[in-house]
Amino acid sequence: MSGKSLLLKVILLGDGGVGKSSLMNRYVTNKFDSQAFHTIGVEFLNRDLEVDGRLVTLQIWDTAGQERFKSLRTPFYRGADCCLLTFSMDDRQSFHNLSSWRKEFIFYADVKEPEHFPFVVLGNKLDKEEREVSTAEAQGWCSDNGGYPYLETSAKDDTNVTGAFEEAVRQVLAKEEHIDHTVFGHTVDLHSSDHSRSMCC
Ligand SMILES: Nc1nc2c(ncn2[C@@H]2O[C@H](COP(=O)(O)OP(=O)(O)OP(=O)(O)O)[C@@H](O)[C@H]2O)c(=O)[nH]1
Ligand SMILES: [Mg+2]
Repeated sequence: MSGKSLLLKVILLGDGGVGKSSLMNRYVTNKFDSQAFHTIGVEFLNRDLEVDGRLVTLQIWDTAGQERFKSLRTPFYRGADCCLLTFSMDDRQSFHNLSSWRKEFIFYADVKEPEHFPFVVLGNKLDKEEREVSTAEAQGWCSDNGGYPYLETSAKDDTNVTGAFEEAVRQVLAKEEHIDHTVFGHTVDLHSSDHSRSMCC
């Protein structure tokens, strides 16, 4: 295992209520809140992990999906290494809106080569009985739009949550050179007592 830690920024996008904050909180704090409040602006949490022998510090940016918060979230898209496009399986509209989220990200992050940018698609709330989007349909959208990996998750049951964030890291490692992101040793303190930040313009 390399002693150098790679700092990667991943961003969660998707309609309000699909479970972006719940996925981040499940992954970083292993907690789930069935009465979660809508996010206002953006928040981020860090977690260290090891993927294929590489030590990575994942900086997860969670955004507010509601339309009225668009101007608060878009300034934080720049510099993202991976974008997790999230929908909820019990909400067909949130699946249809994936194209708009992708477009919004590409525009505000100023992605130069969208066809090479690592997107990962997450269908969340796998635990729910009622389902409005089939696996085949979601996989079809992913292959038609750039061959994105697709994972079905449940923040509630902790299904595939770790796998989703690890897949994001794998996509970045596969597609990019990382020299600029390398943090030597542990001189940058990403683990201060309050390792989360909330931001709002
Ligand atoms: N059953 C179930 N409920 C979930 C799951 N993930 C999130 N929820 C619930 O769905 C609601 C919305 O979750 P959030 O994580 O706040 O959604 P969000 O995408 O962050 O929403 P915004 O902050 O408004 O963009 C909350 O009541 C969560 O408890 C899941 O995997 N299964
Ligand atoms: Mg939220």
